[in-house]
Amino acid sequence: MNSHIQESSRNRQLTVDELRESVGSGEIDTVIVAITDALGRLQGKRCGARSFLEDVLDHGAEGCNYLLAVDVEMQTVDGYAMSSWETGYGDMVMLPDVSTLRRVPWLEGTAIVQCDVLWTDRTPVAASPRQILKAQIERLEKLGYRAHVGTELEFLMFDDSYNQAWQKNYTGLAPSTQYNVDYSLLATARLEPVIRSIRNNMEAAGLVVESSKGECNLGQQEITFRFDEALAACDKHTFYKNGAKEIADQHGKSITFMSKFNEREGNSCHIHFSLTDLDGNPVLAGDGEHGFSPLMERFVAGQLAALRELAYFLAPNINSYKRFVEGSFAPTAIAWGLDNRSCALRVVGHGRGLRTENRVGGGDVNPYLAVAAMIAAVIHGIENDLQLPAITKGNAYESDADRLPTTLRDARDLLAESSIARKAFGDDVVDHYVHAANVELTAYDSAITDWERVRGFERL
Ligand SMILES: NC(=O)CC[C@H](N)C(=O)O
Repeated sequence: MNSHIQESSRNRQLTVDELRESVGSGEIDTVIVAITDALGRLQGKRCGARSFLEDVLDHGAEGCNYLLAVDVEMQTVDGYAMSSWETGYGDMVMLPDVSTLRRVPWLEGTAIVQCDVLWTDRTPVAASPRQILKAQIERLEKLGYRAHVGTELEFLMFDDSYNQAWQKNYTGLAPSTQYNVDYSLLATARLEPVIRSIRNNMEAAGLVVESSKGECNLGQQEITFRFDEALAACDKHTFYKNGAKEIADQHGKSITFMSKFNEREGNSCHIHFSLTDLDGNPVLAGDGEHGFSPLMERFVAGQLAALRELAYFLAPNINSYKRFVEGSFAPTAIAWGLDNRSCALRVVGHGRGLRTENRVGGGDVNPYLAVAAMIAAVIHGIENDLQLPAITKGNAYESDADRLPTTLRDARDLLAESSIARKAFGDDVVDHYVHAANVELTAYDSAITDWERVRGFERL
């Protein structure tokens, strides 16, 4: 059943031959060549379809190497080894991975392909999130396992357009629903023109939509897709996230995936994670306690053991840490439990479906980096034969388990000193992302916020 659905999903994608045909008939005239940047954004360019087929498909397209070394404002940033004024901000190659070729149904005449990021001599650019994930997948495959992932993004929807929201400085926006809409069919029916359009456009692009549902915050929604192999799941995540914003924009609405927009519930990106052997056979279920195999024990143990050190990759922004509030369904404790939503790691399913749900990531997560970190953690658990920590039954918010870091600064320090990260990713990758954290911290430290004005303007 699963493989049947995955097959039909692939069939709805585009093969190169189908692209050629569609370009020949004039149905497609534009191919977007996209990479995922350090912040998890799809970036790239639009190619004329003929030029894509004749040149870019095999040779790649060039993009400035600052694409992996800018901040959210696209500012050139000093201090990155891979990209600087000293080295002249030269090019990288965005090389299409044709397994990601698909139509962009909400844009006329347009297809998209996601790319690996290589240097002009075709060696991988170490800091490229897709290359980082591929390296961890390769390490895991050497141990005989394949990673399967499902990411679940939440977002808030507003009746203001993105342009209006920008002009209002993101204050006084009108949420698209007015009360807690968790599982509400009535209130979410109001959002269906946009949500259905997102679901159907994603389905037409080859993703398999599982469901959409209301969530707790005003205008909050979650659309989920069928799990996939790790790399494909992350490709689809970035395609969907970018696409959902574009479709909302076409409807005059805005949506945000930021971790914590206001003091109500944040936007999570729960990441479901399981392993099979290289033939697709399940390896996590077994005869042990809780129906676990010995590997499942190491799988859980490794993820918990590395969670503090690698938290940056699940929570990469200042705002990510505002989500970790007790009793908010976002985790604070580095604990695991069976179907226990108060833990960072919730074990769900059984038999073939046995998996962990990592609840740490927010909607701002870069999925390639998060999943790469989760795979590195599992490898750490396997290689060091880690023992399963005690299960948490009951409220993990009140347990004495270790806590997640509560600030980006702490997570940055933990990453910088992480032997697990340096062994798994290499110093160049760790140093790159520690620097990215520093850039964000410096920008934040020099900003004067609304909160300070309200506290201080008159009363202090
Ligand atoms: N569905 C849920 O469990 C809610 C998750 C919650 N919105 C969070 O930010 O973590």
